[in-house]
Amino acid sequence: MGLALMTKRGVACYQPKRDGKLIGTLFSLYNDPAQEVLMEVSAQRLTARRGGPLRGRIKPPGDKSISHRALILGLLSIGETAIEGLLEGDDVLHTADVCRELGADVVRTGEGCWRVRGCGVGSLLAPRKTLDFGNSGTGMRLMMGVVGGHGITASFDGDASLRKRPMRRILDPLLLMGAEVLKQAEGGRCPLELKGASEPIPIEYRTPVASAQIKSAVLLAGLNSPGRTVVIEPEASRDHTERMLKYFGAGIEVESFGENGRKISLEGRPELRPAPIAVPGDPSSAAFVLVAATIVPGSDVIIESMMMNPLRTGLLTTLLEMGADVEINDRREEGGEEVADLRVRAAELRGVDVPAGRAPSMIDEYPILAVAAAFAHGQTRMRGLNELRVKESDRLEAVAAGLRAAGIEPRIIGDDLIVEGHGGDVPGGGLVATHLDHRIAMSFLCLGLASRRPVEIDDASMIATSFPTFRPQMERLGAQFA
Ligand SMILES: O=C(O)C1=C[C@@H](OP(=O)(O)O)[C@@H](O)[C@H](O)C1
Ligand SMILES: C=C(OP(=O)(O)O)C(=O)O
Repeated sequence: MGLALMTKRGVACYQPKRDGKLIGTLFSLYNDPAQEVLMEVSAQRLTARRGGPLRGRIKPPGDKSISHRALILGLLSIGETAIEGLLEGDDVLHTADVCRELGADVVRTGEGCWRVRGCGVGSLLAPRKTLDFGNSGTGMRLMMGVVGGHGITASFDGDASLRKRPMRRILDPLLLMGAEVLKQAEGGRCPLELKGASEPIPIEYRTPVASAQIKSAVLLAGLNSPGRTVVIEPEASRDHTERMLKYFGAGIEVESFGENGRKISLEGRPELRPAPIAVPGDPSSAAFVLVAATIVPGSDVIIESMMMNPLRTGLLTTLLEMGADVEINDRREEGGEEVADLRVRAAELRGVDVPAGRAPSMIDEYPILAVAAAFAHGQTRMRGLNELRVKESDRLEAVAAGLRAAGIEPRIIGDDLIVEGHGGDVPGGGLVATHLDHRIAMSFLCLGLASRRPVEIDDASMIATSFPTFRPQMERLGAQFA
């Protein structure tokens, strides 16, 4: 999204860059040559306040994980992949740009409708510029896998949040496959430069944590390997890469491994055949509506076409245990995933103990679950949240600080977050620091819709990474933001 400003010296046309800075071109009134100017933009503060009940229907945006993968598999197929319902959030738009840089023809043909004409496994172009992923861990890590398995060299970078996130977890297996790291920031972080292996060595890799990003990076690198790549995960993480690879014709087998794990085996060098993709509604975005409708008294909302993949529905399971009033209607298949319409009515919640084993199926939903826990009667303990420390922010600390700002006293013991619920009566009233993290921003806006006093967040701009229509869609249900 651009911005044009009339200044004393001319018209400045700005494009967003990283961290609240805009880079722009000044078209001078005085015939000077156009010049690049940098401008600090004040963060977008936003306040949520309690109003009437939330009512109506809402269709969550396309799933972010599937949107990234649809573009990437489009790049790796020969022919045209048609995508409907693509999430047009900043994270995914960065992935689309990177696919273009690696040789794909990527065109938007209508709202959420995109066409990707790919180059095929083994035939990517070397990028001419740094691959910029903005705020997106998924985009960067999956593309590191793609580049790591192709004989091309690429530089990877992102915003201040992404520059703090660990990339060694991706580099480790890629090095085993023959890739080389030419440059890296301290601790294997970006900006980094990676030289991919032109003939990646097939490996068997055990992921050290349940992470779909690590698993996917290894599988995507393995696509161009002359043998069989195997990934073993201790606990099953979201399986969109495996499902989509199969759908595009790759030879891939998934077996259970141990109690909750999986073993995935992929035959290298398949010819991926493009196939049409309909992206289902993102349960991680629907999560905000689900909790807001539960905690705002009198609410009655229908969430349409939410993806019900069991590796993504941990929040729904937990809210039902807490006493949420959610009817699951019209379960059906759309685009290879099960979806359903959810009717959510306001309800009194009770605190629960959330087992660590559930974390992979709701990893991005803990900030909003913590908000639900603040409105519950009794204690909620969320166990095993170590991975929250390496998301867009340290989410464990950011959630605890946000709750404190809103008058709740959480505790962090080891990797567990403990919230003593205030029933329906949460004080609110603070200013919440969002640390370039969209999920922190949306979670505390939802808290402010039901707390006694309004809640202000310091920056709403990052919401555009995953749920660009959050504000207007929530306002249509009756949410009060200013
Ligand atoms: O593969 C994916 O699309 C994602 C995997 C998860 O990360 P991890 O793999 O680090 O758990 C999740 O937090 C992220 O939002 C999306
Ligand atoms: C962790 C998230 O995304 P990513 O890792 O892609 O930045 C998220 O969307 O909550």
